[in-house]
Amino acid sequence: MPIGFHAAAFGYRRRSPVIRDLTFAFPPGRTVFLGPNGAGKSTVLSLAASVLRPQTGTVAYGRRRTDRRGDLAEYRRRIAWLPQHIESVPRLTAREQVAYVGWLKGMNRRDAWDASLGALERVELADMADQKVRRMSGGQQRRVGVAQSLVHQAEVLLLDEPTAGMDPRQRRVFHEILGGLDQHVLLSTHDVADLEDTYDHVVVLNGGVIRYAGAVRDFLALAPSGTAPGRIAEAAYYATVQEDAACA
Ligand SMILES: Nc1ncnc2c1ncn2[C@@H]1O[C@H](COP(=O)(O)OP(=O)(O)OP(=O)(O)O)[C@@H](O)[C@H]1O
Repeated sequence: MPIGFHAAAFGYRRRSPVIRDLTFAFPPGRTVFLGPNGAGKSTVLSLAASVLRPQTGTVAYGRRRTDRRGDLAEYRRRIAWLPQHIESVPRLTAREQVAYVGWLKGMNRRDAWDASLGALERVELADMADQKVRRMSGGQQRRVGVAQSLVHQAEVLLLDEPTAGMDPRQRRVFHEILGGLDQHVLLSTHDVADLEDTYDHVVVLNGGVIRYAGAVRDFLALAPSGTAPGRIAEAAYYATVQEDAACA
């Protein structure tokens, strides 16, 4: 990528920081971001998206820092962000909402409008382009969110649980989209199936601290020997998280 955190600290409330002193460069390529509920994944992704600013320390993409006002527009043009909870703009159709995000990210209106249909086609929602987002199901809204993150050709995609609520077919479509992307991707999920086919790197966060960062193959090797083939990723994940429990 890399989006780099340097000595970054952030908490929603004083005296309860979510991250305390995070120095870490997310790797280039496709990275899956794992960790238990409340680990701080969404917070870290929001900081990386510049939606939140660190209270101390910095978050940067190349030379551009989220704490410098002059850098923000360019930073945001290069980075796409799918939050965990999508805000639908009242009364907008799927196509209007996707085009609106393209425009917010610096595209001209015509290009954003043209690109919006292609982005909706990729998530198999072209036939619902004229429907109001508010009236769509949770999984359909999630797919509109994925289309929003694809519309403006960002260099980095930050995706917070993009497949939550998607049915199995749409999860497969999403994984095909992911496989065809040439952008850097940082994606949080609780779904550890197909890690080897989909991602280059694994990062595990717990208690606001990076507990593991490495190649998918090295991560999977953390599973105890004798683990059933279908449970290797899960066992590797527990190995990283249980070490935390042992250290606590
Ligand atoms: N808006 C908020 N106001 C106050 N505290 C918050 C807020 N959002 C998150 N937190 C707290 O920050 C901590 C980290 O939450 P975060 O959502 O980043 O975790 P997560 O790893 O993304 O969890 P999950 O897997 O459940 O989505 C949790 O203790 C949570 O309660």
